[in-house]
Amino acid sequence: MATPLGLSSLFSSRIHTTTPSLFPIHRKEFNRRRIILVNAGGGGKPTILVAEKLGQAGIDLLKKHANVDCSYDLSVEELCTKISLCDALIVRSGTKVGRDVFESSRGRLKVVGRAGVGIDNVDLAAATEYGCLVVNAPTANTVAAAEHGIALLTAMARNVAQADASIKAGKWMRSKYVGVSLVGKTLAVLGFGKVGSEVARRARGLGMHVITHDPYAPADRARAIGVELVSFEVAISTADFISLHLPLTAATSKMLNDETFARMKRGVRIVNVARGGVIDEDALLRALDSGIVAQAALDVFTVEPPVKDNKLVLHESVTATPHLGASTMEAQEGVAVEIAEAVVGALRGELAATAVNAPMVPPEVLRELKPYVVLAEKLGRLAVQLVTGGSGVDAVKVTYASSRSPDDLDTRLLRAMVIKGLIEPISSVFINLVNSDYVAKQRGVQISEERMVLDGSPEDPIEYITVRIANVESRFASALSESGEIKVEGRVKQGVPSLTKVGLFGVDVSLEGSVILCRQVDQPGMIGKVGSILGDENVNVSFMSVGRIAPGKQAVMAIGVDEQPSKETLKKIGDISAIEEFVFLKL
Ligand SMILES: NC(=O)C1=CN([C@@H]2O[C@H](COP(=O)(O)OP(=O)(O)OC[C@H]3O[C@@H](n4cnc5c(N)ncnc54)[C@H](O)[C@@H]3O)[C@@H](O)[C@H]2O)C=CC1
Ligand SMILES: O=C(O)C(=O)COP(=O)(O)O
Repeated sequence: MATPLGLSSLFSSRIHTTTPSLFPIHRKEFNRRRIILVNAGGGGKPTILVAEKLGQAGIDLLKKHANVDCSYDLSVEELCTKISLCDALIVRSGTKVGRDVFESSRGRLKVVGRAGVGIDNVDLAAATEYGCLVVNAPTANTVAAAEHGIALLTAMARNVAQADASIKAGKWMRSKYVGVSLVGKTLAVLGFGKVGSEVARRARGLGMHVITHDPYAPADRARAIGVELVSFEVAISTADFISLHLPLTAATSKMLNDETFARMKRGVRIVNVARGGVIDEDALLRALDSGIVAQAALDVFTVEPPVKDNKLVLHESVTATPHLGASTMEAQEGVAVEIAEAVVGALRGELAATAVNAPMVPPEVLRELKPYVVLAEKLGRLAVQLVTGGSGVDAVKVTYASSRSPDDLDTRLLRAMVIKGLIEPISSVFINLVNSDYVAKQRGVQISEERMVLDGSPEDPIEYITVRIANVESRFASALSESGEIKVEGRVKQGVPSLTKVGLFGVDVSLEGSVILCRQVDQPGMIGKVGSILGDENVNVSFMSVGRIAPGKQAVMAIGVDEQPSKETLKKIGDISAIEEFVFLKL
């Protein structure tokens, strides 16, 4: 029977060893080490640092599973010091999670949870290099942000903030604060994602003509709520109001600048509830002073909090709020629970649905792929152990044979696990789903994938997986294919990952425990001879199979063993005269 294998190894990290070994640590030992690593901290629970205010429901949930350290307003130095004792970190937009944080964590930090949408305050490249998963809470504050956008839009149009300040200062200035109407005006929503589409829907309800620009949004989604998808040029040049709902990326940074302001309608009004950096703030100031922009309502700033005498904040025509888009009671409770669930799940090794730097795989796909994920890792692990020490692994080809259409099979998880299996045994680097591609690239290992489309019923997602390593010598010559590559092939048989081919030889051994591969001259009694040597040493044989080219010619015997045989036992097997070569491989 197969041991039930969870997917926790997807996010597991091996303890750092100083001397890379060609041999991996045993699976049982591996799991034990991983658990210690993940559950580091007092009471056997992981430690989660919550570095910004989080809703109580989220904190309560975290406390059920972890030691929770709520420490707010930490300096960079304090954060870097604390982080080396934490398995997870939860932040909002106010904490910069830079490379220094990942470096300081020395591999202990497994998950960064962003309690909100924008992850521009997290160095994703560094997180990925360090194998740290980043998850966010992308849905719970959508409505809050959209409502704040509408609040700013209407408040700006009617000078609510300015009039309020004036009346509180004892003035009664009715003519100064005459506003503009929204009905019939054109609103350009830049970024038609979750928040943008909710703003558009609400603005339609206010009687506005809404257009949107978003190169990645489907036109029918816009049409469904009566919104026209237009080019950037049309959006900015025809709008009376522009509302920003884009992520801050290299492409959107300073998207509104001197040049784009110059192409806008004179008297345009701007709302920004997205990110300060999407606007060139100096250019906005110039546009406000020159009258191109009549008013702006800003919730977000390039530097937060903005400096004390920030000219935009103090500008008469600017309505400003201190990044309050997500700050409703409801959104904060929702975000807190959403992020707490994602972080706790990720620490348990579950794939997070809101992973930002790892493949997101729907649960039903994951369930189906589970045994293949294990198979992929084991094939990688076996293949690399067949390489003669000193040969550099640089070219690996993975073939997935399946009767499913290529679009119907997501192989990203499998690829990551082949890499994990290949590199972990020969490296001190820890590898998981997050950093597998990065590590492979760093080590100069080129992984190519190939799909082999088979005829037949596409019930099983994959028929077999083959891992080939080219340009290397093998410690077991029989593992070489016709073209001289190390080649191992495996299948999932009744839920159990099995090795079915080594080089040119067909075998059949379930991939549990360890495997001894022997090449021998095919003759009667070999299974008995090897079996009795192992039996004498109390090594439990779980499986034996012989694959041969032709009767009486060479054969490869694959023997699955539960325990590692002693050197003496292995020597006795090697001394059997009919055995031409043999190798012991740990899984
Ligand atoms: N002020 C606040 O407290 C809050 C701010 N936000 C911010 O609002 C923004 C939008 O959030 P969501 O709607 O949840 O994100 P989302 O990912 O659902 O939507 C973003 C949209 O922008 C589009 N986009 C990307 N690049 C673009 C480009 N160059 N031109 C036009 N469109 C482009 C994408 O296709 C996507 O549809 C983010 O920056 C987020 O950080 C979100 C919640 C609260
Ligand atoms: O979710 C977002 O992108 C936000 O900007 C909200 O930020 P916050 O969590 O309120 O610091």
